[in-house]
Amino acid sequence: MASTKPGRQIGSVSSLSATLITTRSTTNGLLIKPFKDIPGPKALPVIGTLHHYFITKKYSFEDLHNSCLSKYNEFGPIVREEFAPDNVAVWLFNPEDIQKMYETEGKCPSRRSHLALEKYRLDHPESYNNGGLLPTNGPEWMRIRQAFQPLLKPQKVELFLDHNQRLCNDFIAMIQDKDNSVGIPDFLEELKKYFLELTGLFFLNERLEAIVRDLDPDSTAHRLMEAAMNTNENVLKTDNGLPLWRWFDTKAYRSICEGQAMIESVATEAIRRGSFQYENHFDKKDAISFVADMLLAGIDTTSYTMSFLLYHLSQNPSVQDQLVQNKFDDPSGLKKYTYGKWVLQESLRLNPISIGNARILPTDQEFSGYHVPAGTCLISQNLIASRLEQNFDSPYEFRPERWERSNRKRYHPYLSLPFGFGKRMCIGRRLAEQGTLLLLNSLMTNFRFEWIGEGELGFRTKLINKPDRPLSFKLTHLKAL
Ligand code: HEM
Repeated sequence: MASTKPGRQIGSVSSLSATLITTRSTTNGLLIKPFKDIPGPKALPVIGTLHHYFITKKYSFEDLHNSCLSKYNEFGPIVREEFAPDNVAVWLFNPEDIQKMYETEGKCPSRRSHLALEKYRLDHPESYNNGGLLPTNGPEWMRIRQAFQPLLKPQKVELFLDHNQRLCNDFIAMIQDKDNSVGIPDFLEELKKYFLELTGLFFLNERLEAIVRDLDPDSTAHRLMEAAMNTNENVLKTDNGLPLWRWFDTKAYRSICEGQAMIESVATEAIRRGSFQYENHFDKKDAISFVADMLLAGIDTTSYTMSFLLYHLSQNPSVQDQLVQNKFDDPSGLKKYTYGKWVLQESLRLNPISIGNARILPTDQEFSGYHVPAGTCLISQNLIASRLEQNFDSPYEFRPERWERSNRKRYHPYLSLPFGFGKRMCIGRRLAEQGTLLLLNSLMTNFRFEWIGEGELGFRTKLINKPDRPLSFKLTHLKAL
């Protein structure tokens, strides 16, 4: 089971916390305050705080990070929000509380997300055993996670290095083929092709023919990209708010069903052809949900990450120079690509694809002096915390060097956790890192990136944080400089 330690050894505090709660006092001798006293936006009967999102528009699910920042400014480092009477969340901004969230997550860490996706899959028992990795909790999550984990272990991903480099070469050839004299109107569309091809080749051992100049909108590759994006973008809409989709065929639920039906058909067909080798690992239904999960989670996460990274580079030409100096010719050079790794880490600090991570608290605990009962949904606020002056010096400056071994000690190890942490951290992390870093090296070996888009690149929360405008770059070939 993968579990990367974020910088330093963590000791368990759960027994200590339990004692503290029974004696009702914190380590500094203060009384533990009751759950209901945690500050937060006013909730109304039945609709909770939803009026702030849909009527007063004080908050927005799409502009989630700014909404979270204004809650932090108004209420402080711990905020309680009652979305609906049975849906109470606690937002954690303090790194110590975030650390405690992970330390007390239990044997089978649980999240509350992808609920409509779970419904779709449970409504189709002929194809699925469960809702898949993303929404499933408890022992069934543990069973599938343990079955799938070996397929993504670091040694397995490393064996894919040469194949991955060939995809990078194809991608560079496709970009060179384009008329770059006026720039590329939306580089995100190109990046998605590469990451879809990578996901397809890694898991299905076959090319999806996505890395082509003008991708046919009716091609399987194009339809897969659309299906993944439509599913991802409707997950947040169905997870938050009143769950009308449980009874009615709402527009958002229909999009998820259509997207899933498309992805499922590709997964089922690939399994029928024998492209996905699962033999002793699990049964055919587990295989369908695993392939579907990988196609769903592997494209937008990585291409949005690469989008923000390239944007930061376009704003920091000296970092591009440094990457050229650190370039490698053989993919095995990735191991020593330290500067490239800092660049990725710094980009993910400023622009992680999620505002934070969620856990359902398995036992009563104390956070920031408040009692929080078991069953509460905790949401760590890593994005906001990583942009606060008190946590990172000059937080809005893009400085890869802060991740140099001696510098990183200054930062709390639970502040920037873009892949999550613990038993439930991102299963695709190694593949994502390899795919982005190899592509970064190939792009920097060939091109100089210049931003020609309008204004500054921001993002909207569509479950994951998506660039808020077309990714317009001018690419100049290094040979032409
Ligand atoms: C840069 C790219 C990526 C980032 C930043 C990212 C980030 C994350 C995060 C934050 C989580 C939640 C972790 C937690 O709760 O502790 C997660 C879960 C997950 N990710 Fe990724 N991810 C990326 C790429 C990928 C890729 C390429 C795949 C698959 C091909 C993938 C598959 C998954 C799956 C299936 C889960 C759910 C795991 C579980 O619940 O057991 N991700 N990812």
